[in-house]
Amino acid sequence: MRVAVGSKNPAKINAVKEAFKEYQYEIISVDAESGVSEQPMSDEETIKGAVNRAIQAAELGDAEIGIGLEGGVQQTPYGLMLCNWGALAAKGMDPIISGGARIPLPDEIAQQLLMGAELGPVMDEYAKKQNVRKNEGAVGIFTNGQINRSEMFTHVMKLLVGQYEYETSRNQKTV
Ligand SMILES: O=P(O)(O)OP(=O)(O)OP(=O)(O)OC[C@H]1O[C@@H](n2cnc3c(O)ncnc32)[C@H](O)[C@@H]1O
Repeated sequence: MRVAVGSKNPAKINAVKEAFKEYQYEIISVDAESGVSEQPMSDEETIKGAVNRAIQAAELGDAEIGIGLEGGVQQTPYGLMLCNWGALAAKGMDPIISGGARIPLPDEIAQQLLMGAELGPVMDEYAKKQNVRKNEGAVGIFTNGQINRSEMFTHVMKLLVGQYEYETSRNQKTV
């Protein structure tokens, strides 16, 4: 069985490997398009990006399972929240989705995003580091390293794999 991840970002690929480690699946990564803006600005847009990537990853990778992981932000009365969503696309079932932990972004970061900047470069500038998005992520920086981006996506992945297992075992029982 092959699982195709719709991203070349190591923080995402490692999370997929971790979530499928009990399985003998081949994990490959392909460049899949999210079909949404570079910086998704709502849960809805971020979910759409994750689902698009999952479906396209399965096609491009000729895989039984496609995975899409997407980062974005969502405005709330408590500030601009970091949001992350995942999708799992498998033949014969609707895409499965799951959401990740969320934290509010500091005002100085939120302001830049609301003016059209992308979180990736904004975080590199803020943290004086390169490729924060491929390493600890904004979640890692703002939680003092307690939860890094890969751990956050591993949680999202476990929620996806668990729902997939539940669905497939339920279908087997009803056949
Ligand atoms: O290579 P891909 O898979 O596209 O990964 P990405 O990190 O560049 O892209 P996402 O679609 O997941 O995220 C959308 C934008 O938000 C940025 N972003 C999202 N979460 C982030 C985080 O935790 N830390 C830093 N940047 C983040 C990211 O760099 C993009 O500019």
